[in-house]
Amino acid sequence: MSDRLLTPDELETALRAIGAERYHNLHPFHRALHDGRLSKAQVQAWALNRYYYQARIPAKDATLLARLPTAELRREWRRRIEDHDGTEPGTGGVARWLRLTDGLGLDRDYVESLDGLLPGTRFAVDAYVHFVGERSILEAIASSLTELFSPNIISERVSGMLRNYSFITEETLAYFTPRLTQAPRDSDFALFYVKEHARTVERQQAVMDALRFKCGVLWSMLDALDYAYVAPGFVPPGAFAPRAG
Ligand SMILES: O=C(O)c1cc(C(=O)O)c2c(n1)C(=O)C(=O)c1cc(C(=O)O)[nH]c1-2
Repeated sequence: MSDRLLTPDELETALRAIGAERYHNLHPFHRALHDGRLSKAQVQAWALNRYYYQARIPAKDATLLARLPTAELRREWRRRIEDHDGTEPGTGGVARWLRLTDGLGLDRDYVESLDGLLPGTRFAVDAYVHFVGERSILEAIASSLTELFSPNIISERVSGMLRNYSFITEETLAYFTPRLTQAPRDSDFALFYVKEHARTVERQQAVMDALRFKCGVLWSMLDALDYAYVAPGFVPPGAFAPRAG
């Protein structure tokens, strides 16, 4: 690891290298999801667990919003909450995610109850929300930078899933379409902020560690799914069991 001060552009290059090495597009569960190697029940397990991530993202952003020092920053950040929660009932990313779980045949009350969640999903997502509440604002903003890499994985996921699963339609995957414009807008801002504010070696290292941490959150969510629903296939007691869902 470099311990000299990087220029802002070198910092960006280093951050992109972290994504190239650690982003969850490289996880075997993701490859299997895109390549059509999962059963419908395994895709249901993915959507049900990922619901918790989607549902907690606005809480994560609200936690950060409350800590931001200027109206300008808060205006920028509050848009994220509107993107996820919508501006009226039935709109926004979380509601669109529920249309995906509906389309997969999962009961909405069951999904929203979180009863079927894997413990690993809960711990990973909660760790992200806590990180954003407890670390510096710079680290909290940097932890959102995985979104620099999400448009690629989203395009790959949507085309792969449409091609490979008869039970998936464009409508089921409608969650992802707005993300293709929202994620670059959000990550451009976060990247600009981080490049402006990480001007010491320590701050640059903290920013890189925050991105590594976040890659670990996403990775461990897929580890939990893989262990429970692919191999060895030990579903934790009480978690979504394909026939009970
Ligand atoms: O589909 C994906 O692979 C993916 C990845 C990420 C990410 O990299 O954190 C996000 C999302 N989707 C997403 O839909 C989303 O709303 C989102 C918010 C955030 C964040 O950290 O604030 N990441 C992501």
